[in-house]
Amino acid sequence: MGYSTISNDNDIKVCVIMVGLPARGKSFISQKIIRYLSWLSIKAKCFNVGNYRRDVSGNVPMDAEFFNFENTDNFKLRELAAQNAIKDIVNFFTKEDGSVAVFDATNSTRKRRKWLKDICEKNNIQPMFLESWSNDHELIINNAKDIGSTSPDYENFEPHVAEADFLERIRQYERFYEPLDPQKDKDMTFIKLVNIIEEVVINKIRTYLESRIVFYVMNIRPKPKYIWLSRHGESIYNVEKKIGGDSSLSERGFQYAKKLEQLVKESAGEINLTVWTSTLKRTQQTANYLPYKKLQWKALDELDAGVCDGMTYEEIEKEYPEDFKARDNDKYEYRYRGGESYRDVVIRLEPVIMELERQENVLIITHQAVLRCIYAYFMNVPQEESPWMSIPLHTLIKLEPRAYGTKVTKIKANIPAVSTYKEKGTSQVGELSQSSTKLHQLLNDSPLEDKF
Ligand SMILES: O=P(O)(O)OC[C@H]1O[C@@](CO)(OP(=O)(O)O)[C@@H](O)[C@@H]1O
Repeated sequence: MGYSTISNDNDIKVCVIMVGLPARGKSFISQKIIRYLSWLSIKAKCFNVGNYRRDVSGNVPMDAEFFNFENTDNFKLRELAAQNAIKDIVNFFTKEDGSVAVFDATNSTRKRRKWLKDICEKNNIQPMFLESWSNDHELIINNAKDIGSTSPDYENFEPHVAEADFLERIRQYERFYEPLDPQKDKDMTFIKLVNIIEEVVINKIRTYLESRIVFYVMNIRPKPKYIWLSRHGESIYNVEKKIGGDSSLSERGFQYAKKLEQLVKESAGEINLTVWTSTLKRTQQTANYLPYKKLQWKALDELDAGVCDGMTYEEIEKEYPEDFKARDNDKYEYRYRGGESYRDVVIRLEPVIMELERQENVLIITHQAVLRCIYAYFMNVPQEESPWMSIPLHTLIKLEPRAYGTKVTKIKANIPAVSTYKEKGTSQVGELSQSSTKLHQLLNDSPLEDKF
């Protein structure tokens, strides 16, 4: 059985059923919910009915006429796609022990929603409707442009033809669309977002899991933004191969701190950003020369190594051989005696992530383990891999969260620093061996540009 960090009730199964006209950001919200829950160890999966529709429709063209509700043949194909998706969702809950599924489709009529609600309830799944309602013309046009140029429906279309056809598709849906209505749908569990943040209507949210999803969704901001991540400059403990502690920067660490403003400006230009640090000396010293507003978070402090704090990995292997092995075997779950595990760090980082979702343009200066956890959230890195990622010192990482993934750019300061990376099965810190996974190498050596 999987651990659950946000709900003690492992039997609760929630199907989030998206509602909304095309180009209202439903897939964006769906993907984010899945990424967030997976990061918190909740087994969650998105079922996009568009993919099922393309599967069942063979060679039928996916132009706006396909979405004409009065074209009965095509309507039947669309119904079949929805049936296949909900079948897979039921299997996900009954056979794969899933906890949250997202049914990503327009689900634009009351009849369709009632049909889905009945199937869910028959299978002991809680249906929770999530409507993204918008009349923000600019946002809709931008989304339509994006979909016109990226959707498999428009593979062989000129972008402007695709965009025009997609706008016509929206019109087809508008003719029959029935928004969620607090009166007419008063028996349904739902959350309705009006222009994402302008107004939120919540109805009959009952369980803890549902309320966490609601809370998360309410913090999503659709505006484009950047997040910069950096470890602190090289510390005296890093040079001495000691973990934890609260040591100062080394001389090279201070050089990095002094160069950081230039690196940030090269990457960000003259924008106004906020710097978040931990409460430990090495991150404060790294932020010291930056001309931005600064904020300290206790939650950004390094993973607490408990009784091993201040020791080298070699000393830990000698003094606590069983613990050393246990950590190598399951680095995510292993909790240092009197200290923390990676899982513990993820839990304490949740408010940081929530605030990051709300903010624009933040630079976070923190520690190796904490940075791995934050990076894993944005890049959807699985738990088995995230504690083993190599995040080198003296490197600024720029994240650009986008609709379907996060773009990463790595900016090296070209100031030498020790490697603090310890590979599985050894107590040495240093360079990565050939046997390291692709992911470690990706983060250590290759440019991170354009990794989605
Ligand atoms: O989980 P592992 O790989 O041990 O990495 C975490 C360690 O990284 C270190 C460096 O070895 O971070 P930091 O440089 O921020 O001090 C240790 O303090 C910390 O215990």
